[in-house]
Amino acid sequence: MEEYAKRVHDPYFQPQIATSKPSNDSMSNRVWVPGPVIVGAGPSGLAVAACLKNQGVPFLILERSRCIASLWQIKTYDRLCLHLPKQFCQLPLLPFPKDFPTYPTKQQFLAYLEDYARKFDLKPVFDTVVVKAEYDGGCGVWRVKTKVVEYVCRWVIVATGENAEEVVPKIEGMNEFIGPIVHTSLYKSGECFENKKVLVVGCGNSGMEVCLDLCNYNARPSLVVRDSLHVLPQEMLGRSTFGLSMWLLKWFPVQVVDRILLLASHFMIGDTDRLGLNRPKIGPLELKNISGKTPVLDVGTLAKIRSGDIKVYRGIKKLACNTVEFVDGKMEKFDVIILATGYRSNVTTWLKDTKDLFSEKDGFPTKPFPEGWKGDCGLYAIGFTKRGLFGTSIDATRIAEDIARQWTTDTKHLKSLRHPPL
Ligand SMILES: Cc1cc2nc3c(=O)[nH]c(=O)nc-3n(C[C@H](O)[C@H](O)[C@H](O)COP(=O)(O)OP(=O)(O)OC[C@H]3O[C@@H](n4cnc5c(N)ncnc54)[C@H](O)[C@@H]3O)c2cc1C
Ligand SMILES: NC(=O)C1=CN([C@@H]2O[C@H](COP(=O)(O)OP(=O)(O)OC[C@H]3O[C@@H](n4cnc5c(N)ncnc54)[C@H](OP(=O)(O)O)[C@@H]3O)[C@@H](O)[C@H]2O)C=CC1
Ligand SMILES: O=C(O)C(=O)Cc1c[nH]c2ccccc12
Repeated sequence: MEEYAKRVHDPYFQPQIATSKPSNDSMSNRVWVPGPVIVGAGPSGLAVAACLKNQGVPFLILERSRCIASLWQIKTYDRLCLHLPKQFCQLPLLPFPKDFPTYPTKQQFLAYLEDYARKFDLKPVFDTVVVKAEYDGGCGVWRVKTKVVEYVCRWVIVATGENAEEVVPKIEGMNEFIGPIVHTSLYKSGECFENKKVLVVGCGNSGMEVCLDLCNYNARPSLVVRDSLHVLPQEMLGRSTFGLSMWLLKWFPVQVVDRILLLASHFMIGDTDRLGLNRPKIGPLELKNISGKTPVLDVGTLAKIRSGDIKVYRGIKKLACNTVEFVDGKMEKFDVIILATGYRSNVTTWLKDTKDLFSEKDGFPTKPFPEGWKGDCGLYAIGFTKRGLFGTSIDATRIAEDIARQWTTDTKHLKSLRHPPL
């Protein structure tokens, strides 16, 4: 069995590699993969695959849906644009086209990703859910199981994302509410909500932008804000707030940069506490570092709250037939509820041997950024930095270099075994 483990990454050994879904439905399918198996074909899976290709390391990408970047293709709303400038969102080895705007639209970002996959000839195996991955210590290999095939490999790269599953909170009376209750992952636009009273639960970037979209389609949105949050203007002094923050962080400690950001925000958007959006005690960048909570970048929602087009409520107590009771005792009728309650990782549901890389609690790396990309026994994580696509690019380069080093050493070793020096 030791021999198996070695042959898995032997470049001269041609194993049966699945490039499409196997027709045979029996579980006897076992496929050797000479390089890493990458789980997930979102931006992270594609980025690390491109970097591996660049280093000459083969790989196999497994994707549960039928397309690349399924989060962006299927689960996002129409008006979505990247909210950080394009230079912070491009993947390694291929810059965005020059004619793209500073904040590319969802369609432009998707076109870029399609182009990326084409350029690096990345062909994921679609419609393939990884249901289990475990380390076989005896053979020194990973066994990555889908419903019909077991892939055996030396390296596993987890690229299933921070947003793999929707968070749907349990709210008292949820079953009694007669109107639709939908998660933002199903929301496309406010078109079908004209004149409807819509309650948006959660005020991250999704909840805030969905409220604005609803206003633009003449719906009547209200927003549930249960906790404190930072709202920052998307741009300051003609520069992106994110870009400005990165630049300031080169010179000043995070607390000082936070003070500058808060001062400028106060000057530009006023006191958000007065709108029912209380600021946390910790500054926006420090909070992002500590907890991963992303500051909301305002794209016009605050003005609608200020004008009274969007009402703010503190928290939901319970739902009934067509009413919502809030924690402060207020009652209000609503036609629809949209849950902008975010996402979670699904790693703990299928990765049976986390090798201490991932926490059993939330399926995120146990070590904070910039650690947390490499575990033991050939396990890697990409796209779990809570730093968006910027974090993905950093992970991709590191992982590909690390695996390429092992790949080259092993290949040299195998060659010398085959052709012993005279
Ligand atoms: C609405 C929205 C807007 C965003 N905007 C920005 C932005 O402007 N800038 C930014 O930097 N970040 C943004 N993000 C963060 C987002 O996480 C990244 O843009 C990016 O999608 C992360 O890529 P990923 O490949 O790590 O994860 P994903 O894009 O989620 O891809 C993971 C892939 O893994 C697949 N998968 C999951 N489980 C399995 C399994 N068990 N087996 C097989 N396949 C599986 C999924 O189907 C998916 O295709 C946004 C997120 C959302 C939700
Ligand atoms: N490019 C862009 O323009 C956009 C980017 N994004 C990104 O996508 C990712 C996901 O964002 P998003 O979907 O907004 O998710 P988030 O996790 O960022 O936000 C979820 C919100 O829901 C609240 N919440 C959760 N459960 C409840 C509940 N039971 N009652 C009331 N409130 C609740 C949370 O509050 P609490 O803090 O109290 O837990 C939080 O404010 C983020 O990284 C975000 O930056 C999203 C949209 C647009
Ligand atoms: O989109 C996200 O959630 C990200 O993690 C990227 C991001 C958006 N705004 C930020 C502010 C500080 C650090 C990262 C981000």
